Amino acid sequence: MKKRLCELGLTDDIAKEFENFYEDGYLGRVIAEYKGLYRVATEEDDILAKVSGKIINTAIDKSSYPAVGDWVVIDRINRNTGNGVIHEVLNRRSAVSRKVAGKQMDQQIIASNIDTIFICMSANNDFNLRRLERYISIGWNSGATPVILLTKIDLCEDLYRIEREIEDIAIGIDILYVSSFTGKGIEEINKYLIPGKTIAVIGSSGVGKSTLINLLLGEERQQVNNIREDDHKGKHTTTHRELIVLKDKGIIIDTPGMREIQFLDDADGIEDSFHEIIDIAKGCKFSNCKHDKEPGCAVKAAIEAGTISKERLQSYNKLKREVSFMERKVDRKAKSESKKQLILKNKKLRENKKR
Ligand SMILES: Nc1nc2c(ncn2[C@@H]2O[C@H](COP(=O)(O)OP(=O)(O)OP(=O)(O)O)[C@@H](O)[C@H]2O)c(=O)[nH]1
Ligand SMILES: [Zn+2]
Repeated sequence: MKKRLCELGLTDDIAKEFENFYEDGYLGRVIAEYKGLYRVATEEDDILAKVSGKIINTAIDKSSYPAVGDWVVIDRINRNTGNGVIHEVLNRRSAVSRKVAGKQMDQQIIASNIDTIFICMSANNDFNLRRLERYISIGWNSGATPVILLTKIDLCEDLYRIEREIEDIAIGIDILYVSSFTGKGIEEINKYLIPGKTIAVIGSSGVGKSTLINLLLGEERQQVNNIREDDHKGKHTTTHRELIVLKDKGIIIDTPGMREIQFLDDADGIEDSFHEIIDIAKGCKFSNCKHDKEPGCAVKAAIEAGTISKERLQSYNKLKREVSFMERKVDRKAKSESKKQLILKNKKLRENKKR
């Protein structure tokens, strides 16, 4: 088998499937996704590519389009620009997907052909068993093997308690305890970094994913990750690679989608975590009560009566804001709408500054 493709994670199985498409082009792996454009690594080089008309015309939903990690059949159309067309997406051996809010519920593939999923959760105050459970189910559903990475253990005073809690819900899953600050547990992680094997990293914002990935990649990250390339206007832009091949250490997938996955997932989880507030809010005068200055607010009354704490309402509101922010982010229509508002807001800010 070809050397570079093997480094990219090619297996006999995929090579065999590709034999059916031999005449349609080269074999490659999607390493980054931009708006409607994909970066595909092939045996020879990396090619920017669009999808073929056939893929567009036969797409059932978003999941029919290529995603980072996919093996694809790609053909070069223009020798000079090097741009290509993706004709075929080979069967996914595993995939992390999420539901996307839109006109109808749509499936979007965040990353595919993953062997191991590192579920990162920090061992400090952010530790949340229920969220961890949800991540684990994402992990198992993907078809890859989940591994729990408990991060920031230098900040945890009662690791023993957390260990006991996790062991109850994480049956059959390896648990690693790490600190990127002290370097504890990093050696254990290296055991999972195997040439040709693909690892995806998921976890909430701030749990230390970037710090950890940077540590694993060492010097390589800057070199491997940032590539300069020409956009269509001939201007140089620096873009981000989402699938990174490490020397002798396998492949790491670190897509923005992986980072955002938790929010949409938490949308269902808010109700669980704040059920007492939701129960009380049923007594508010207005069904869309924000529990702020509205009259007849049962939640405010409960705070005054001392039934629930002010802090609890604050964290509830914060989480709700985050979720609606993420939902706006994925809903394309709403997205462009908020963008317009953002531009307006910035414009106003600038005008105010001038005064
Ligand atoms: N005490 C401690 N702090 C850490 C550790 N690892 C990361 N941090 C800190 O935690 C904060 C968040 O770390 P990041 O690596 O940016 O977290 P992230 O998960 O990549 O966050 P997003 O990019 O928002 O998804 C930073 O201030 C880090 O310095 C650790 O092992 N111990
Ligand atoms: Zn209210």
